[in-house]
Amino acid sequence: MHEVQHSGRSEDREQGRAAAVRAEQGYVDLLYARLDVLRTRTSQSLSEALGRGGGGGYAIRTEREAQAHENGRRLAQLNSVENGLCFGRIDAGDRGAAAEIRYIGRIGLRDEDHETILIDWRAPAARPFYAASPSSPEGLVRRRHLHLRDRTVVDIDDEVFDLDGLTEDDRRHLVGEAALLATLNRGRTGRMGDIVATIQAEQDRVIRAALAGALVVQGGPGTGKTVAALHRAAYLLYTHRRTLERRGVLVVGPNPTFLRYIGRVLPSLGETDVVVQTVGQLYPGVAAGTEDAPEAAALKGSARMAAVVEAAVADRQRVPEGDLVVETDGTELRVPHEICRHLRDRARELGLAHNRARKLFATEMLWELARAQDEWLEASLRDAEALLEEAGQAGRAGLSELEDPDARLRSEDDTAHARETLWADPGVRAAVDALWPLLTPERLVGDLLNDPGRLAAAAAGAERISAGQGLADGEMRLLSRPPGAPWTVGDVPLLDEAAELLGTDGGEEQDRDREARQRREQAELSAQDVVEYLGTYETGMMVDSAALLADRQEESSALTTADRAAADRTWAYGHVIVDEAQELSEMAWRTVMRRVPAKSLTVVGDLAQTGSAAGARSWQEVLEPYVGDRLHEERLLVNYRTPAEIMAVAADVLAEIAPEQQVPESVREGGDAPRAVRVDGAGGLAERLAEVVAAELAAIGEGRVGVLTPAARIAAVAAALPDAAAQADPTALDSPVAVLTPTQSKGLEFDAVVIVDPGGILAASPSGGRDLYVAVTRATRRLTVVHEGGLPAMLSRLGDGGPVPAATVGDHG
Ligand SMILES: Nc1ncnc2c1ncn2[C@@H]1O[C@H](COP(=O)(O)OP(=O)(O)OP(=O)(O)O)[C@@H](O)[C@H]1O
Repeated sequence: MHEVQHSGRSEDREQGRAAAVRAEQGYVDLLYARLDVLRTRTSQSLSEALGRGGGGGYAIRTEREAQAHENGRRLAQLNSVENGLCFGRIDAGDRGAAAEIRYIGRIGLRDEDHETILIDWRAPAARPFYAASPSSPEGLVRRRHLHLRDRTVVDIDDEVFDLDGLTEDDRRHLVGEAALLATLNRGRTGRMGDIVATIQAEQDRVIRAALAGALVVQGGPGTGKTVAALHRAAYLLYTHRRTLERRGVLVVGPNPTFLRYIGRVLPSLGETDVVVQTVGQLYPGVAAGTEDAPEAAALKGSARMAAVVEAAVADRQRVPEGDLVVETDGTELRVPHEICRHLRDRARELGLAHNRARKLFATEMLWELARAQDEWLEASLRDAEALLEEAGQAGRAGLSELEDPDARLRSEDDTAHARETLWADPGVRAAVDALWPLLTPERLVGDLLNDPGRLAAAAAGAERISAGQGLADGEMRLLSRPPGAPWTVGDVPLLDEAAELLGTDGGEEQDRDREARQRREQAELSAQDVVEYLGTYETGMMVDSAALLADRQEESSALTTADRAAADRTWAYGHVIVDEAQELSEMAWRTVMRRVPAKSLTVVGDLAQTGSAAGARSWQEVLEPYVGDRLHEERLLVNYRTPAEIMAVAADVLAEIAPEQQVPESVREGGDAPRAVRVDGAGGLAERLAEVVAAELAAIGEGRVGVLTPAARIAAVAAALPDAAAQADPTALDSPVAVLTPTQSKGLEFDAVVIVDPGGILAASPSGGRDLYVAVTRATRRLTVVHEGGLPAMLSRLGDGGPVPAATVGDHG
């Protein structure tokens, strides 16, 4: 694409620009006026729906709730588009004919006559705005970007594909300034923004790819994988709203800080009904934040653990050493060992989940116990008869049945009743539980990891299920942990695996209570959202509090799809997006894939950034078992984050750690030269670091500094920077300076990055080189490496303590 320079005097040019801006302002005013009208109307409809109270029959109430829900959603959407409502215009048409002008914005708008006045960026008609290029202009003569501050047009930006297609007047009014670069040069706020105005053609292909199958987006750092994936979610919800509103969309990200970083993008696009979770949150009711040590994480993430969990379940389905002997009412009931084995095998053969199969096992075992009781009773009665006979009192009423030696003493009903009585006996229940207990996933996995005996039994069982799936002694030690230890991220897929194998025993009161509690919590949360957005545009409706609204929602179960999906482990999403997907272990993939039976997925990541020992080395290898050949890969090759000078340093690191991977080409260059600062002696680091960070803050003005250092040095570095946010807490990004490990910084970006102790990062784990690559590529403007002793060889481009000249990307020298 080329930018058009003005001919003529600069005065003319300014006048032309001013006239064009005025003309666009007129149109933009019309759009906002329309938006205001729609807001008022929607707000009134919502007031009416909520104000009508809870009366009426079920159908009326349900309809009213649905209306309120729809109006609420629409109002939230109308409110979310206030900033930058319209950002583009395309002029299409054949040479000579008048151009057809379309305006592109965050939502679609029609006027009172139902004429389209603004096209939603996701609509097919908006596509040329993103896809047009000089070699393939898609019928456009011009693409115009509109820059708005609040409701005022402050600038416009033109790219012309067919100069001859413009009128003389239009040509005089052309203005050129790269919209993209203007956006990229802005200081960072700690929260990712949307890019609807500047989506690039290669990203547009990703965003608008078909819903079915698995789309893999492989791209180097800063190529817009995350931002494109989020826009894709918004696009899919717009294009396939009927399916996806019902089934929901799940976005999986690496950690809570990252989720907070990206948390504003979808709401700013008017989409609030998407579930966004880390792997540690995928199992409802457990919020795992702690990571295992790398070796344990690798083992827990390995697919071998599926066999271990399976064997752990099988190990809870037992046969007694000898006969089963149960004491009840002073009587000893006995079920022979062989029968116990037979009952267990039969229950297993059903192929049901453990807790369901338990019902059958328990029922049959009670029959056996009741039979044993019958036999004991009969024996007792016969003994009594013999005694009576001896005493010459045979034929007494009530014992006449004994005249037929084969007659049953007790009817079927008696036996059924006996089973109930037996089941009520704690001794009997304990005996059944010991052989086939009702288990929760938490108990199964907890017992497995806390109890070396159980772990050894499961390991042996896994080896029997499939040779090579067992665990060596050292591996068992890696997995063992004290009772009461918090759940780790690596435990979550184990819990999910266990839940799959255990199932529920159906109709448990506990389940119902838990569900009701979760529903209530979710209702309150979503009601809070409603109250928040009504805060701005409320029109005098009666909303006392989130609790009141929650009551209403709960009553009508008008929970959003996202609320219900997030609370339900067995929910089948319509589409799942996995970000930083290279970090997911085999076990985590099993969990994710259970959430999306239709296997409609967007998987974004960068194999060169894999830090986790359990993570991916090849997309084919990871995904093929689930999606077969329904796998489509797109590559993003342009880096929108990191300037060329810093990417040259990253390229050196990449050449060492993953020479087969391509360095993305930076869209920007000419930034500040990256530098190394050497510190010496005790106390040197603390003193110099504070200076370095202060200098970086001064250099970037408004913006964020990320100080990235190995885990072992976090405390010392934080002590040297008392004003910095130094926890991997999601709010760390609100602070001008955040101290993080490279792993915690994955997916994030900062105006200035200060890497402290690069040698320590390299030495901290087997994937230290990849972590250093991640750290270097977090910078949008400036990079400083603070080191003691020599610089690692792969950073030698930085010299040893002084600023270095800029170099071109791809030069690995
Ligand atoms: N078309 C675009 N217009 C404006 N900004 C963009 C565009 N594409 C990407 N960016 C910006 O570039 C930066 C990097 O994008 P993003 O975080 O999505 O990259 P990524 O590929 O996920 O990176 P990483 O692998 O390092 O996590 C973000 O600030 C994003 O907003």
